[in-house]
Amino acid sequence: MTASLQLYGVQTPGLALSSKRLEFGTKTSSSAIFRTVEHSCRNIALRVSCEAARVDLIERKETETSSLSGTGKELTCVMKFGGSSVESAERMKEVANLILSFPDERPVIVLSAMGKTTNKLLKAGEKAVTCGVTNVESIEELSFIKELHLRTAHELGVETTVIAQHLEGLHQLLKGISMMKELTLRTRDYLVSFGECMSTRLFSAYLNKIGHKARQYDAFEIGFITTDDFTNADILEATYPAVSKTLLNNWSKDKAVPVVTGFLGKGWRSCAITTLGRGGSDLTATTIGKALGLREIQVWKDVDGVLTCDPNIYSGAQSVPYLTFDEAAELAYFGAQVLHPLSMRPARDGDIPVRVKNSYNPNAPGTVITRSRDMSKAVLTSIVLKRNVTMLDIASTRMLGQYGFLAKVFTTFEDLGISVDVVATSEVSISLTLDPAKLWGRELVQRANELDHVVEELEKIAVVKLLQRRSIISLIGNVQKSSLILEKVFKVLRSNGVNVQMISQGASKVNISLIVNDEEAEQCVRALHSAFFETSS
Ligand SMILES: Nc1ncnc2c1ncn2[C@@H]1O[C@H](COP(=O)(O)OP(=O)(O)O)[C@@H](O)[C@H]1O
Ligand SMILES: N[C@@H](CC(=O)OP(=O)(O)O)C(=O)O
Repeated sequence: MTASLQLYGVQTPGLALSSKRLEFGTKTSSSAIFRTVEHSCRNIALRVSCEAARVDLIERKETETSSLSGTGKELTCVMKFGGSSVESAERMKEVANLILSFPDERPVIVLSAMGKTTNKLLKAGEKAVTCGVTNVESIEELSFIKELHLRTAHELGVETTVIAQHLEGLHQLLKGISMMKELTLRTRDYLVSFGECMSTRLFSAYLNKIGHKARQYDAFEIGFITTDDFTNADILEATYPAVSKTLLNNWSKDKAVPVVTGFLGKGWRSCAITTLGRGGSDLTATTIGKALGLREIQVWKDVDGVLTCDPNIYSGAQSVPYLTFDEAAELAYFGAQVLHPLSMRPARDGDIPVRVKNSYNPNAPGTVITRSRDMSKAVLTSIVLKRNVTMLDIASTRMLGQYGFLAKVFTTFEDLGISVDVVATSEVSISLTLDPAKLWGRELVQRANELDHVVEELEKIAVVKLLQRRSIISLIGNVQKSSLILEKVFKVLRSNGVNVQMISQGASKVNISLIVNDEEAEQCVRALHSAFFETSS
């Protein structure tokens, strides 16, 4: 006896429906079904929602979405507010006023956890591992989180019942962690999810209280389907039609402003809560923008848009009015905290402009990110610093002309699952940096072992030098003017007595990367900023 599933999808939005029938034995495990479904549906946008041991396939009906348009009441944009924008009741009230000050917009709201709640939750989890069950009550961070959310409810004038269950659930979870004396990546994601679950409930209740009808949504319940890479999950294609269906269907029946948790998803295999990596609410926002085909995605921060450098390094950083998706993606990937590294992908795919604005200074124009911009006058756009990078100098032990050397080097990294950031090569030697986000996210011991292992493997074919505590300074801008940029860069660095250890010009044509010692990096950024943005020549 067999069970069969009919899959429906579209190759590209708007094109003809394609469908596929799959047959499984009734004893086939759910994970085997998921694997087959995933394989069969590559590049087919499908509504697949995963529940414990169940695959739910929902037929895509093109008419569903189109029947919602033309009413003049469609959702128009996404407005994402980060932790700094919703850190207190006062800030939430200001954000509500800000939303109401755009009466022509019908936004989907995406919120992060309040202020530094995510950090506090992680700290509480770490303390719970060692403190003993009877001491969980006195974890300082738990008291802080409880007090912050209860006070916020009181100050907003909403019932504390909207968050009571979550506060109790959090307490129980921390007790569980302390009993198990273990905090797995999966539990870590469940733990931090309390932040976004509570901020959205409070905010939505407040909007309703002031007469602006709103409805709270947990992203993991409305189709945010991700890989099972806990703490760093990636959004799967099936998310787009699923999220679109839920939000648009509900909106067509009831015009309540959707308030969605940022940062969270549901692992497609595990069905457990996942997170999209730190700062992941930006990615939630752009995913919703693409899923619903909205006019604009706004990400509201505590700075006047994307700046010419990290304001924590140099307070004179200026706001950048225009960026392309490629520039913004490169900037985020190379460490500018202001945007999540993957957040530009859905916006670029859907060709939806992203506006980065300041919720503390709404009148500032901010930064508009689009597919293209006038580059004729552009030289340097922004300077980004990534610290604590590991660099490897690898020289082949064979003679010049040895083919396959580079392939062997990269196979080693692939086999060990380590990603590489910046590369400079000759035929017999290669210098590269290792992605600190991937490497440093792991436990200290595991990290050291992995580095040893990399060196050990590479030493079979090369002489390897491991150089730690380096920084990548990425110059994002018009690489068509690279000679001009480099001339200025080397003049500045020479006058500051800094030796560049490696240089790489990305094929993306928007980024030149320089590797310097960690101790020299901030001073370099300040000197480069002064030369490029504060002097006329
Ligand atoms: N190039 C840059 N432009 C703007 N902000 C930057 C840049 N580099 C680092 N930052 C930092 O990013 C912060 C905003 O990002 P984030 O804290 O993730 O915002 P939110 O939590 O509001 O989404 C700023 O407060 C600033 O300190
Ligand atoms: N709260 C999560 C997700 C997020 O996006 O936050 P923020 O928008 O405040 O950077 C974090 O701190 O990582």
